[in-house]
Amino acid sequence: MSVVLAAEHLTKTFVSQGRENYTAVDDVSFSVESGEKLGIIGESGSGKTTVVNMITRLLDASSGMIRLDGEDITSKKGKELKEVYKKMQMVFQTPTESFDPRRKLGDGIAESLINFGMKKKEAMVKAGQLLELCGLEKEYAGRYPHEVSGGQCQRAAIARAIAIDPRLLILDEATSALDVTIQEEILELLDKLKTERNMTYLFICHDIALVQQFCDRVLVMHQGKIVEEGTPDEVIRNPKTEYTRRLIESVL
Ligand SMILES: Nc1ncnc2c1ncn2[C@@H]1O[C@H](COP(=O)(O)OP(=O)(O)OP(=O)(O)O)[C@@H](O)[C@H]1O
Repeated sequence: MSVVLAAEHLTKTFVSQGRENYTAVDDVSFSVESGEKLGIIGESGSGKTTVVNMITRLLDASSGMIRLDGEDITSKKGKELKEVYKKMQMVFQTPTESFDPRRKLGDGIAESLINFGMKKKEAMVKAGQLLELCGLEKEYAGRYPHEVSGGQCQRAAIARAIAIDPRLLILDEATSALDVTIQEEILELLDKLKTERNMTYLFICHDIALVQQFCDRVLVMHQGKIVEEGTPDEVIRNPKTEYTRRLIESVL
C-alpha cells in the first residue's frame, strides 16, 4: 500500500503579542495509507483542527513536514495549492456555512469543476450526477443552502469535495452537527464512495464511538501530542493512558 499523506514532526506554536507562546501541536508524526480510514480523536483543544489546518495549508507549520503523495507540500502557497487541492479536499462541520448562501448548491459544486477547466454546461450536468451519487436528486442543484436540511447539505458538500476526484478527503467533525440517524447515513455514503472510488479518509472527531464504527485506525491526541495509536477496538479495549480511558468512558 502507498502512503497518501504523511505528517513528520509537525509542530505549531502560536505566537501572540502580550501572551505566552502556545504550542498547540507538538511533534506529531503519522501517515495515512491509500484506502485507509484514519481517525484522530481528542478532547476539545487537543490540537486536532490545528493539525488539519496545517495539512490543508490554511495555517503555516512552525516546523516539521507534510507530504502528499510523496511530495513536500509544507510551504506550498497561492497557485501551487491548486495541485494540492486536486488531490486533497475537505469537508467541514457546518455544511450550510461552507456554501455561499447566495448561490445554488449546483453552482457551488460546478465551481470547482470549472476551476479545473470544465465548461460550465458540462460542469452543471456533472454537478447533478454528483448529487445523485451522494444520494440526492439532481434537482437539489437548484436549491440554496438554506433550502435543504443539514444532512442534505452535508451530502452536497461531499459531492463538491469529490467533484474533481481527489485521493484524500479530510473530514473535520463532518458528522458532528448531525443527528444520529443522519450521521449513520453520511458514514454509509462515505463507505460507498470509498469502495467505488478508492477514497482515503482522515476523519477528525471527538466521538470515539463514531470512530470505532467508521475508522480502520485511530490516533488519540492530548495536549498537542499523539498519545496513543491502534485500531479503534484495540484502543477501546486496552487504553494505555488514563486520558484515553476518560475519553472512552465519556462516550461509550
Ligand atoms: N490562532 C490561534 N492562536 C492561539 N491559540 C490558538 C489558535 N488556534 C488554536 N489555538 C489553541 O490551540 C489549541 C488547539 O486548538 P484546536 O482547535 O486545534 O483543538 P481541537 O482539538 O480541534 O478542538 P475542538 O475539537 O474544540 O475544535 C487550543 O488550546 C486553542 O486555544
